[in-house]
Amino acid sequence: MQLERIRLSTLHDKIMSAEQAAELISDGMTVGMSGFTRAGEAKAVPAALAARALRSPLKISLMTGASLGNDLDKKLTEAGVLARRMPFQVDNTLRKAINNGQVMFIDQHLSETVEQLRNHQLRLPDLAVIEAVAITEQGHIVPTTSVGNSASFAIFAKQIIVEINTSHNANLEGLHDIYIPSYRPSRTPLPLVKVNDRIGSIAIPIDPAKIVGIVFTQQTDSPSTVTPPDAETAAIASHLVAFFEQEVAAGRLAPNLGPLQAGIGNIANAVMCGLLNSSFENLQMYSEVLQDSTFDLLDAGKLQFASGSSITLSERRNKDVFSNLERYKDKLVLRPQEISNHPELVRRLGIIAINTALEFDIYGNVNSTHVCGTKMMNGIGGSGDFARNAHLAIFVTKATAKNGAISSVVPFVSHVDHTEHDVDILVTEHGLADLRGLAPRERARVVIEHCADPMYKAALQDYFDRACAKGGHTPHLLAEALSWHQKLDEQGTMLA
Ligand SMILES: CC(=O)SCCNC(=O)CCNC(=O)[C@H](O)C(C)(C)COP(=O)(O)OP(=O)(O)OC[C@H]1O[C@@H](n2cnc3c(N)ncnc32)[C@H](O)[C@@H]1OP(=O)(O)O
Repeated sequence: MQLERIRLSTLHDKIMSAEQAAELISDGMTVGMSGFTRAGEAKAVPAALAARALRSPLKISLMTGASLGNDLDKKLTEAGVLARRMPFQVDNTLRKAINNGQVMFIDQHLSETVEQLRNHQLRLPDLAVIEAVAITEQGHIVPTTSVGNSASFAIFAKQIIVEINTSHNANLEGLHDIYIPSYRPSRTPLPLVKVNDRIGSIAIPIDPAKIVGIVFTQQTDSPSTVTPPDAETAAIASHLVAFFEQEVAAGRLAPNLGPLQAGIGNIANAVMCGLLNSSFENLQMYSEVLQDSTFDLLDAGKLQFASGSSITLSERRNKDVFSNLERYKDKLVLRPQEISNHPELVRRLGIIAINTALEFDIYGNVNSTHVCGTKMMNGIGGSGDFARNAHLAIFVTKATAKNGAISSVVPFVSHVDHTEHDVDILVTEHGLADLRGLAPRERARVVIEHCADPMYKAALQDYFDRACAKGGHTPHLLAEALSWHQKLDEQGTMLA
């Protein structure tokens, strides 16, 4: 059964234990591993590497697609393995190590990592560890529940360890579409014009001589942690659905809206769930993470097709989707993240990008990453790849956090991930601010009126009025602009 998954028989003698494979990783290496939003990460080898480092310390630079599941970032951090980490993470232990300066974290647009590798702006991986469902007759690697950066890591690395995960059904083969852009200066346009176009191969084309180890595992992906919509996230969804209805009525959006991208987390998932009860039909997704809501929409017949780079599901949905994959397979494709997030394609397809902000300011700048401007939460992920190039760049958030102690609408964001120039629509449970075509002073009025929480509205209005009295195209009181964050930092609340 195991050998059937390695269809190039000359590779059979490369089978080894995870512990033996982990010995192939040396101190100081740059390692590229599979894994995107807790889906499709190599599992046994990084766990064995962490165990080995506890006995005999070593440090590596680790690149992945995005976040890892199975507490691997936690284990690797606790074992002191991570010198550098990029481009995204969601782990609490790693987050602390990043914020106290132990791990150097490079928070990067997810489409850019392999482009920088391709152009030698980053050090190429010495070794790639890639989870696979099978190795083909040509020795090519068939990924599992994510593609992420796996294809380019495997192509650029000198050596490859393949982790074949037999918990995944072999029928995952055929789900992926691996396309690698050509080199500059003779790069050609990406030949994708429709969400469901297939432009590449179903496996990662590599020279099988680079495979130095094959490990078998049966460990499953970690279930996603998204919670069902609550009253606030449902309200955010209903404001967006009403806005889409108006845009369709005005002829600015097609009746099926156009391709949708939705970010990670509870709020973005709830927004997609909101489309379930809407009147829209024949929806399409061109996104990076496909969450539970994607499959709810497919089941309801609302969604025609979903393109992503990973499938990250709750425990309930995981079993149901992967044991009935044939039901979904002609409506799904998983691509490398540089293709799922490619600026050229986001602009060409006219994507509606819906991502979650930590906070935004009265003029429309968005902070997705840094609490109080200093502490890393997760990373920018793909939100910037999509927002800057989208047909509509939408950011959603609850109007307050931590039981009202934090206002998500502030005078000035404490860190800028998405500038006012990139942001079209802001939504909280209180309402939606349409910033298109508005000057900064006009924007501030609609943001305060529609999005701010009643607890903070008067204080925001007061700040804005006093700033306007002082003047400026984008009025600010510089000594006060970050005073809300300073108060939060010192007193644990922004409330007066
Ligand atoms: C892999 C990918 O790229 S996916 C595509 C897009 N990627 C991104 O947008 C990356 C950046 N975004 C993110 O990391 C997330 O969407 C977040 C953190 C902004 C929001 O996450 P969600 O799960 O949707 O929202 P939620 O309201 O549960 O907030 C998460 C946490 O942030 C806290 N939080 C929210 N707003 C603030 C704020 N202004 N200040 C401090 N903390 C805040 C919440 O209290 C919560 O904390 P808890 O986990 O201790 O309860």
